[in-house]
Amino acid sequence: MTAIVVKDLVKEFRQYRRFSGFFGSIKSLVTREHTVLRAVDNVSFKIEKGEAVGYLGPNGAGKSTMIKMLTGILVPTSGHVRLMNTIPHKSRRENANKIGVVFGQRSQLWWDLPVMDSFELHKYVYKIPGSKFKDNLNFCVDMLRIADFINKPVRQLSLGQRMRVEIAMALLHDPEILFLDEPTIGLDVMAKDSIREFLRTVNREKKVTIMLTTHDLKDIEEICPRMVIVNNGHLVYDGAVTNLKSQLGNQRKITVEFKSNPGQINLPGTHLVFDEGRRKQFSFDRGTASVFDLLATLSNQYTVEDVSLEDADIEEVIRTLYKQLEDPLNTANNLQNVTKSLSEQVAVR
Ligand SMILES: Nc1ncnc2c1ncn2[C@@H]1O[C@H](COP(=O)(O)OP(=O)(O)OP(=O)(O)O)[C@@H](O)[C@H]1O
Repeated sequence: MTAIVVKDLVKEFRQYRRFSGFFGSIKSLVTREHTVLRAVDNVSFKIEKGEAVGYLGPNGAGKSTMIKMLTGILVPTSGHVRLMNTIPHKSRRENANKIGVVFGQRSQLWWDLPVMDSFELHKYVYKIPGSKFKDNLNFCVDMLRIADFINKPVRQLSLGQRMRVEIAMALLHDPEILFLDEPTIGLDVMAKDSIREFLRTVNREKKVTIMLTTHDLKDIEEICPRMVIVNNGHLVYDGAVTNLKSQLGNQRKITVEFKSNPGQINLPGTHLVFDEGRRKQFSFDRGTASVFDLLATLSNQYTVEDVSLEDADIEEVIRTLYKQLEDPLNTANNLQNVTKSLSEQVAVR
């Protein structure tokens, strides 16, 4: 079943020109000169129920605007958006029952009240039956380990504690889709890990569809097998994280541990990354060398004790993509490549 359908979606904002100085402020009010900015430009995608999708793009690409249209906060300029058969901005109450929303930079909790009071209010507003509320609360309290501070006022919580509580609250009414805008922003490594693990469990066990925006690519790698990438409002990639890695991440690294230090080695088709005597690392291009040939060459001449292979990491791949997107000469080419992959993905679905 399809959870989210977005078709030819457009959101335009009017940006008013502001003149400086006192007379300038008056002129700004009177003339109302404006330009129109397309924050979301003809975007289409579908997300199936139970999927976990990362929505990615450089600053100002239109990610938050998309999430706001999906959650019914903003009305699209044109195009279609449907969430489990409702139109978010037209049926806001019905839509609210189906979705949970977490904004990393904004709290939905009552600042001066104990956390539990915010949860009780949520129960009242969403008319959550007692037994369902209890089950969901117990699940979140156990999995997110929030028991120790559930009776503290929100303002006394650390950022990591608050985020765990925000996520718990978003799930109390059993939403079918969970939207998260930068859920791990500003958190330490341990807090990020526990939130990622929890989201994976919610997606796997409760089959909650997840769509998240993030600048932390580890969030994507650990939670979302699929990513949608936007740039300047346009969709530039929709597909598996692994596909993008194999399209753009051509560089691989091979680390070899020899029985004894073989000295300097000339391995055709590779570059030496580091040389620690017995342990050396080489990088090579998928297209110019094969792992088997490299290993055969090495083991013919030396005694190899251990070998490990690394693909390009996701940070590197996204950096490459963003650089290509910034380059006007490259953009047309790149868009063709990535949208070709998009068409393949759509054809598969
Ligand atoms: N209410 C608004 N009025 C006018 N312009 C807006 C409004 N909201 C967003 N924009 C503009 O729309 C574009 C997309 O903004 P959006 O917040 O969706 O980007 P984003 O991808 O979420 O960025 P970031 O990663 O920096 O959070 C930006 O150029 C922004 O200035």
